[in-house]
Amino acid sequence: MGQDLLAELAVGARTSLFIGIASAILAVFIGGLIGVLAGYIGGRFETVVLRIIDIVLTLPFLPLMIVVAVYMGAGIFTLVFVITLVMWAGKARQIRAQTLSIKHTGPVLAAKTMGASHFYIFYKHIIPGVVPIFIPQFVTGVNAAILMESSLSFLGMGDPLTKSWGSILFYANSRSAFLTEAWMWWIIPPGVCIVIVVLAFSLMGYYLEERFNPRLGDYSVREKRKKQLVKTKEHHSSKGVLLSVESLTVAYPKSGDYRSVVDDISFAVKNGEVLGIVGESGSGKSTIATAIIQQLKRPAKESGEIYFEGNLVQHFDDEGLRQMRGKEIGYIAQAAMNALNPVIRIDKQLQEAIRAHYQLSAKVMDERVVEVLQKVGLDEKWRFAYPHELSGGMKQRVIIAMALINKPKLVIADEPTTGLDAIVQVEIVQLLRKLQKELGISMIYISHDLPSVLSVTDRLMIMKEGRKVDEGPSVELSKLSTNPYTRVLIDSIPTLYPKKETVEVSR
Ligand SMILES: Nc1ncnc2c1ncn2[C@@H]1O[C@H](COP(=O)(O)OP(=O)(O)OP(=O)(O)O)[C@@H](O)[C@H]1O
Repeated sequence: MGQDLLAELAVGARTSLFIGIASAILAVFIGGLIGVLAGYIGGRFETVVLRIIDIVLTLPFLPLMIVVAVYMGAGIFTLVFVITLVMWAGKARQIRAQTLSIKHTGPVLAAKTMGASHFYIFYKHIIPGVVPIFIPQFVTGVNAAILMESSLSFLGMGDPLTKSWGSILFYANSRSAFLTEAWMWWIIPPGVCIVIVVLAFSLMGYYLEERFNPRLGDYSVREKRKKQLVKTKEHHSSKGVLLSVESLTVAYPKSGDYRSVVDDISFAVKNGEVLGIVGESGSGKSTIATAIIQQLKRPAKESGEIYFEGNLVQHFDDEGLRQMRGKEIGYIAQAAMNALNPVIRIDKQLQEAIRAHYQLSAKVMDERVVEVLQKVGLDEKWRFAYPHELSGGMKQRVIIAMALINKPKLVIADEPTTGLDAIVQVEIVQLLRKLQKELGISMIYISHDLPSVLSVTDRLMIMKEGRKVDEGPSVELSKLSTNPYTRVLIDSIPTLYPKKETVEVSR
């Protein structure tokens, strides 16, 4: 008795696609709901959910199916049930990760700071951010479910009364089609159908994943960003602004809540300008510096916008940030001289800073090391020394050389004279000013010591308890400011620091 294999193939398509689509919808819905709730609520609930996900992901698929099929009876709905049971956990994990990344973005932080309800945050921020990745999750889910269905049906665990591509293969196998000429008509067509559909869903899934999953580089968002960057660039470049910080707020957890350590700070640094940031210890100066280079420590929450050369740094990917740090922006961290590696020669450490961004020959790198050491007032012979052979002032000069070696456009110097004696402090301050002028770079000079800052900077921003309390051109501010806090700082100026531009750099 003959069999209409083409009709079986067509009916089989309906069953395979139904199982694939139904299982994917259920898995994405259940996984999505659990993932979003775990990511948003966090705490113990998230820990418990993550442990359950781990357990589910380690469940052996085939033995599970056999047990469930024996218990429920083989059939389409058993297949949908088992495939959903296996798939939801992976979806939940990915959607939780996406929820977490949205939960810590500026807009959500700002909404929380404004006292927005959980419903509002969910509805306005979390759901619109998460839903786009449901689409690729669904497509890749259909793909996986069709493969699972085919495998299970081929092993005889599908519905005996319904034809699917997998069950066609099962019957072909049980009637020895692999050993006769029947394989051409009985095995190849359903096999090719499975391959084509799985391949098509895979390709569609990859495309949609790239398009909608921000972690892989969102197409549309990237386009929007490009437009936004161009617009911002035009906006700032016309004013010669290199760095622009707008409404920056940084908060850290404290007593079960988040407390702002930098509160709604805005400022700009123009090309070739030196901005001083002054404030007592703990006023948030270093936090601003680390926010600019996007190296705030977890669990800091940041909101506001930071533009470097008109580009929003919060939108830079890892490579963009890496390029910015050390190449576009040189950073002299607090007490950085103590971070020099004691067992590596100075030249090697400087070359490492070059190698992070450029591929140059050993000879060219050595030339650059010599050049930069001369710039910072160190004889070239010191490049063969180890850090312990240098004095504090010399080590700090090496640190400045390291910040300058890739010719950055902006240098952030965070308390660059910490730990040095008073005379060396003056030398370092004057050296920084001289180099800044010579190289035409911009600089942010951070200090709690107003006198040292006055001699270096064009403009000053005074901070207190995370807020900006005063700002203006250094000379005017020092003479004319009526702000009581600024006046206290001005009145404490000793005479050690000479007036601007009157001291030669001693070497
Ligand atoms: N990782 C962190 N976790 C929690 N709080 C932090 C963290 N880093 C900084 N803070 C807090 O943020 C506030 C600002 O710190 P920041 O280092 O920016 O101040 P600063 O003005 O640079 O002080 P200093 O001159 O002493 O370095 C401080 O109250 C500090 O305790």
